[in-house]
Amino acid sequence: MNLPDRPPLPRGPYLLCDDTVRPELPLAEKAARLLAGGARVIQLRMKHTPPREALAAAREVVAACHKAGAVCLLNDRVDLALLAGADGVHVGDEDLPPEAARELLGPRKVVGVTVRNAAGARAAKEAGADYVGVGPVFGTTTKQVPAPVLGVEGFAVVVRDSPLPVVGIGGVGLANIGQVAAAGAHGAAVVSDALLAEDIAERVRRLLAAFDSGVNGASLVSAP
Ligand SMILES: Cc1ncc(COP(=O)(O)OP(=O)(O)O)c(N)n1
Ligand SMILES: Cc1nc(C(=O)O)sc1CCOP(=O)(O)O
Ligand SMILES: [Mg+2]
Repeated sequence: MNLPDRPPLPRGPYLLCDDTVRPELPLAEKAARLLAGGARVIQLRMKHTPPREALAAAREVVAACHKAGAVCLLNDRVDLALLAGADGVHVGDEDLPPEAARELLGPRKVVGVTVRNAAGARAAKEAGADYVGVGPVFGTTTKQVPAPVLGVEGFAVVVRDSPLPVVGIGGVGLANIGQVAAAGAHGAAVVSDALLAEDIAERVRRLLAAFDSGVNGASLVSAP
């Protein structure tokens, strides 16, 4: 994963600090609780936050992540990533194309791309991406996803055939993150299972442990 010029994306749980879940909690507070639990990767996902508030939040969350030694990526917003000094962005079909994100960010930032299959992952690599987000692995109500649920077996095939590290997303939580890890995923993105927990920090600690124990699980898919 650690390509020339690019910061490595730590393997393991990939926590989303999201303004669509528990909107009553400030984003900086959500980030603080995720980091207190040991989060090593945070993606700041702001779908409803007005631009000036979003810029202030991005700067605050990036600073908190870097103080904690965590990687901070911005969802969608290359402009905010640049202004806030984030480590990179994650873009999907409704966002700037990955080539444009790479052009603006340069070689020293992380670019993640949403894909649905191995062909998409090959295209993302060609476009200069560092990793791909693949989902939905399981059912989710956090977002209306225009793609079928892969299931862990279908997800494992994409992991096997992807030329880039894969972060699984969609319905991932304590009950199944070990399966995502056992499928060979580089990361497992979690939104609601962490942010809706009574004790967010404790939930993150448990997610980290569950991912690590799943890493040693038997591979779900034989070599091609
Ligand atoms: C790790 C990861 N994977 C996929 C997504 C989805 O991104 P996108 O397709 O751009 O959809 P929105 O998140 O913008 O609604 C993601 N955010 N993170
Ligand atoms: C933001 C997002 N993108 C997805 C995709 O499949 O592209 S699923 C998703 C939401 C994931 O939330 P939760 O962890 O609460 O299921
Ligand atoms: Mg997007």
